[in-house]
Amino acid sequence: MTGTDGLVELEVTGYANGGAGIARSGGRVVFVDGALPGETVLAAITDDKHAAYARAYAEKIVVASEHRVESACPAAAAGAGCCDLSHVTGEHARELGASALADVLRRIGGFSLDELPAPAVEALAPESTGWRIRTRLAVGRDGRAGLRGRRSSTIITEPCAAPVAGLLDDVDALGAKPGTELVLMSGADGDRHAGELEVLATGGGRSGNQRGGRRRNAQRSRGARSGPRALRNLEGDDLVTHRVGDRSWEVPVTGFWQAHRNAPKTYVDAAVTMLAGVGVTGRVHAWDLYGGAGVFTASILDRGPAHGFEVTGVDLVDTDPGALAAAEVTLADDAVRIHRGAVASTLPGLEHAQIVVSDPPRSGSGLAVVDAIAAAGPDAVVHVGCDAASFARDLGRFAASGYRVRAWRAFDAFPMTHHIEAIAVLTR
Ligand SMILES: C[S@@+](CC[C@H](N)C(=O)[O-])C[C@H]1O[C@@H](n2cnc3c(N)ncnc32)[C@H](O)[C@@H]1O
Repeated sequence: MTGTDGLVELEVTGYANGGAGIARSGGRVVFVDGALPGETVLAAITDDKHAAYARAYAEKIVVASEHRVESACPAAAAGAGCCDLSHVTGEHARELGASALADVLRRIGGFSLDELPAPAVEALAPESTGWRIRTRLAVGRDGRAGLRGRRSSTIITEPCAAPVAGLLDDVDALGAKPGTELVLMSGADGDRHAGELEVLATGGGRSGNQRGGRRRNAQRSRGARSGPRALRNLEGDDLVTHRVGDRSWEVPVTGFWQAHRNAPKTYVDAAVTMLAGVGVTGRVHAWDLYGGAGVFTASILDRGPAHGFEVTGVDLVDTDPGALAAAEVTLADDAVRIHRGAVASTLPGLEHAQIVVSDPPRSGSGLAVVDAIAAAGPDAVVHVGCDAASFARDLGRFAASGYRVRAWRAFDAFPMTHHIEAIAVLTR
């Protein structure tokens, strides 16, 4: 479907969850990365293998959207895979996010948005840059650290505009060895902590056909990145102090903590207020599933009474040893049982809960876990999602199991990207 010089002219008429513009060509839908609704672009086709759709990248903008701006992120402008909406005003990026969320809630979740309108996407800070408190950079053969390219493994050394001030200052002087990963985290006081993570050998053997071999290597590589790896401290401490309200946590530089500096407080405020708003009262037991270091746990314990409910105990479940070690210290004097393990296998043994907070990673809880939560019959569920499609799928499953969405909010928690965070409170 390519025209002269390998590019095809496309009129972009819509926006898809995932950040691409939607165009049509030769009877197929084309998802065009880097293009906005209302634009005409010259695009390079990047994936032409499917009967129903193709993927493309906007190489030249012929007619620009009124919402297009100069990219605010030097790394993204140079081809890094970080800020895929850095060329859009913050306000319009939030409008696009809200439209994508409404679309998947209707299409995947099966919600009638006439009855319950999808939420507008709220900003977490006035500006779209300088929000990210943690990042990981690849270190090239020349010892320079940077983000990976959008469509290649090239290391882009131009700075990303998302990290908080100072996080990326003079990173090459930290001395991370070539071929490692540089892990950076900023603490509550704005201090920087840095470590070098070894990259495990992934084995390059090719077995079977080349395609299968490549897939297996990618899997090994993913497994190696997620497995335990040696960390060498380069600056600051191994443990980073984070604060929410009156509590503080000491989280390892590789442990889970929300990426946006304003996210933890905003999310827990939203959750506690919405729980009170749906009439949760009295003494209740809670589960904090995918609870990380226990930010939701602390908040509902500390702030429930001011909102008319008292949490008498919490079962906190997560798989991240670093975040859980922080939880053990911060919540040592509270009625909290900490479970290190997968939610799916841990959930059947937990004490009955009236409130369940569920804040899974991007892939969502999945249907089996949603079914297990619903079968346990809590009075209220706070379900959190950082991927609109899996959030909509999980929410639809809760609805099919007899839970009704009573309130929901959405946040621009990853500014300059297509990702949004959504929080819903459901009751039976
Ligand atoms: C989006 S984070 C939320 C963490 C926490 N609620 C917070 O706000 O800081 C998702 C968490 O799920 C954990 N996780 C991922 N898969 C899991 C699983 N199958 N079972 C339990 N926890 C899991 C991760 O370690 C991570 O801490």
